[in-house]
Amino acid sequence: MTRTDADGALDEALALVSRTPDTGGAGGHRAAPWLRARETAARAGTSVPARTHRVPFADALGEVLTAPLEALSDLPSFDTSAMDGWAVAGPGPWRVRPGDGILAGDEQPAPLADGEAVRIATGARVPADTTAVIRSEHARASGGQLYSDRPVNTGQDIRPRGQECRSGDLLLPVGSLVTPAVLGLAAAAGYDELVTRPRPRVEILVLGDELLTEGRPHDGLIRDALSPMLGPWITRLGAEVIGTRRLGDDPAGAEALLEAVTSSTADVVVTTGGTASGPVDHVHPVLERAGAELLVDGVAVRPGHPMLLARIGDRDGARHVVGLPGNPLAAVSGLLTLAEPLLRALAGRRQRPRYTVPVEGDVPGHPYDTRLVPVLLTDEHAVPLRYNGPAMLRGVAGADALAVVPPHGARSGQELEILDLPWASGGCFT
Ligand SMILES: Nc1nc2c(c(=O)[nH]1)N[C@H]1C(S)=C(S)[C@@H](COP(=O)(O)OP(=O)(O)OC[C@H]3O[C@@H](n4cnc5c(N)ncnc54)[C@H](O)[C@@H]3O)O[C@H]1N2
Ligand code: MOO
Repeated sequence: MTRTDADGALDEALALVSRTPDTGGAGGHRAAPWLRARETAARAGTSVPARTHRVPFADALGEVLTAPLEALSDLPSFDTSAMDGWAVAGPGPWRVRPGDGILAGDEQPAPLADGEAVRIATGARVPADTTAVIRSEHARASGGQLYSDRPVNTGQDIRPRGQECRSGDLLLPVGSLVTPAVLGLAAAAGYDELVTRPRPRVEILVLGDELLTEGRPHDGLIRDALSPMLGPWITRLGAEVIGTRRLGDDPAGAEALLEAVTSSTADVVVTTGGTASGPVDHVHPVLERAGAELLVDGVAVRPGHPMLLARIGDRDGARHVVGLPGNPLAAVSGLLTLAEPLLRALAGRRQRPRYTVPVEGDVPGHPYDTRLVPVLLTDEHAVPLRYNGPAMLRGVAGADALAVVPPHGARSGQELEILDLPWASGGCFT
C-alpha cells in the first residue's frame, strides 16, 4: 500500500462520516455507547420467557438445561474394583479362589471368606466382605496362595457405591450448558433425554439489488458476501437458522421485509443492508410501519455504527430484529455487538466472560467511538491485522478475535478487551 492508500484505508476503517459525538448514521439518532448497546441486547433476550422441551442427547447439545440434572442412581451403583488384580478379605497371605475370576458386567459374585482372594478386573463388582483390591503388579500367586509385595490398606482400590453421587443428588443446576462432557455425565447417571431450552430460531434477510449469488463481480454488481457467512456464523452462536432469503431494494422487497418482521416464525429476524438513510434503505421505515420499538438505533462503534435492534410485540410474544449494516465488516461488528448477546440470552446461556490482552503496537482510534479491529492472538499479544476497513473481510478472515479499541486509540502494550470469534474460542457445540 502507498502512504495515501494506507491513509485512505484508515480513514475508512475509522468511518469518519460523522465527526460529531453522539450521532449515529441512523438519521441523526443518538448512538448508544458500544458497551451499553451490548448490555441492552443481552437484557432484551433475558426478558423473553424461556420455552422448554425434552429432547434426545444429540438435539440437547449446545442448549441449556431447564430442569436440574439429578442422579437417577448411585454412582458407582455398586462397589467397584478400580484396578485389575485381586480382591482380598482380611490380612494375607490369602487362599486363591479357583476359577476365572470376576469380570466387569458379571453377576454379583459370592462373598469372600476371611483369608480368601479372587482375581478381579477393573470395573467388576467386588464380592461382599472384600477388604481391599491388590493390583496385579503388586501381588504374586504361588501354590494356591497369594502374597502382596507391599502393605495393604483397608479399602484400597475399591470405588465404593455412591462415591461420586447418591441417587437424587444435584449433578448440574438449571442453566448449565449441555456440552459433550454433560452428555457423558447424563448417560452415566441413567438419562436418555434431557429437558432443555430450545435454541432461538433465526431468519436471515439479505437486502440489496446489487448482489450476485455466483461468479465474479461485474458491471457494478458484487457478490453477496453475507449469505454464505451469516448462516454458519449464527449457527455457531447457538441459534437455529431457519432460512436465508434475499430481498430486493424495490417496494416488493420492502413489503416482503414488512411481512417477515411482523409474521416470521423466527424469534429473531436478522437483516443486512438498508440500515442507513439512503434512498432505498428500507429498514427504518419498515420497522416504523410494523410498530417496532427501537431498543438500539445506532451504536458508537466503527465499523458498524448504523446497526440497530428492535422489538416487535409484547414480551411474551416478542420477536427481535437485528439490523446489520451492509458493509461486510460492519455486519460482523453488528453480529458481535448485538446478535451475539441477544442470542446467548435467548438461549439461556451466560454472557461470555470478558478478558483483555495487551496489544502489539499502537492502534489509532476514532475520536468519539469504539473501534473493533481484527487481531491474531499470540501467547502474549493481540496483533492487529490490516485490511480492516468496513467493506473488507480480508482481515477478519485471518483473525482469531476482534479487539475493542477505545476512543482515541491504544498505546502498544495497553490491555484491550478481546471478542473471540466463535471458531477460535471453540466453545460452540452446534
Ligand atoms: N450519508 C451517509 N451514508 C452512509 C453512512 C452515513 O452515516 N451517512 N454510513 C455508512 C456506513 S458506516 C455504512 S456501514 C453503510 C450502511 O449501509 P446500509 O446498512 O444501508 O447498507 P447498504 O447501503 O445496503 O450497503 C452498504 C455497502 O455494503 C454493500 N453490501 C450490502 N450487502 C452486501 C452483501 N450481502 N454482501 C456484500 N456487500 C454488501 C453494499 O453494496 C454497499 O457497498 O452506509 C454508509 N453510508
Ligand atoms: O463504517 Mo460503517 O461504520 O461500515 O458501519
